[in-house]
Amino acid sequence: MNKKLGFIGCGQMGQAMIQGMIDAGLVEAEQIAATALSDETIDFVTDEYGIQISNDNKRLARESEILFLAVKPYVYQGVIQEIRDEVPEDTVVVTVAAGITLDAMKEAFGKNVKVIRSMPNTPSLVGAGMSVLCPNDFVTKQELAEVMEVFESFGEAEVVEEKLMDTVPALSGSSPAFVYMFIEAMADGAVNEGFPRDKAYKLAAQSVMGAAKMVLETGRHPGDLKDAVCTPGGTTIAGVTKLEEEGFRNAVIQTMTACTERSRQLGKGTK
Ligand SMILES: NC(=O)C1=CN([C@@H]2O[C@H](COP(=O)(O)OP(=O)(O)OC[C@H]3O[C@@H](n4cnc5c(N)ncnc54)[C@H](OP(=O)(O)O)[C@@H]3O)[C@@H](O)[C@H]2O)C=CC1
Ligand SMILES: O=C(O)[C@@H]1CCC=N1
Repeated sequence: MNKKLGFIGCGQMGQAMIQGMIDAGLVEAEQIAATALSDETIDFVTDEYGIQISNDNKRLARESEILFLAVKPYVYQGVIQEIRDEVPEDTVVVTVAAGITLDAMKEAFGKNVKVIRSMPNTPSLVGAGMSVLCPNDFVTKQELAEVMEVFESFGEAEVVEEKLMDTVPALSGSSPAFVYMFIEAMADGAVNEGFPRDKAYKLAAQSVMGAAKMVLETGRHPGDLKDAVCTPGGTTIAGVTKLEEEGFRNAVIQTMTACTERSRQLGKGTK
């Protein structure tokens, strides 16, 4: 990839993507530039990643061929007002934000701009990201393929219709946090039984990773894989019974709904 990539905003998500694409060898650090607000972030990112970083959004917008907006949703309006006259016609703008729609981008820019709405996740930092993209009508196949190449450098990437984008945080953008809670709770339970904490995290995390790989690589139904672990009268079915009693599945389903609804609210500008 020989494009100049720009990140307006370089916090948790921006840094995860940058580290992921540098580690993958997709780009050299010199091809990436970014902006942030604080000197603290600017100094940290300079030392940690060796990319160019400043607080000059206008210049970054002028000089980037693919421009990622990795700021919080409520910062979008202000940033777009600042950069809208600077973005070259053939630059592809990639939103990295829950809720921000393609229509909202058109309205904020006040003109037709090439936009791809994206929702990555922080495991991109270790090359295990899951990103979902949705282009507007002005993005060519070739441009979408180039942006896909960026996201695929640090994990898997899928394209979906925009009506599905508000559910993506629930499934992949936010869900790492839910899985961390699950791992932490498993470890707490094991520590309560006298297990050392560091080993508890390792056993829980490796098992979550292994189970995920089984779903992805065997193609078997998750329920079938679950059944294969349940020895009649054994330990697993005792645990499954307890999870059902405590409403585990329903808690997860309601979580997906709450997360989707929050994405829709963010899209309407609700703080
Ligand atoms: N965190 C996650 O797991 C995921 C986040 N996202 C999306 O990514 C976006 C960013 O989230 P996240 O990285 O977590 O947030 P962070 O707060 O970690 O990062 C936001 C960055 O934006 C910078 N910033 C704020 N205002 C401006 C401005 N006016 N001009 C330039 N830079 C600015 C901040 O600078 P400074 O550091 O100096 O404050 C910071 O570097 C959000 O829209 C979120 O929805 C999507 C998927 C997953
Ligand atoms: O919590 C959020 O709103 C962002 C979007 C997905 C993950 N973090």
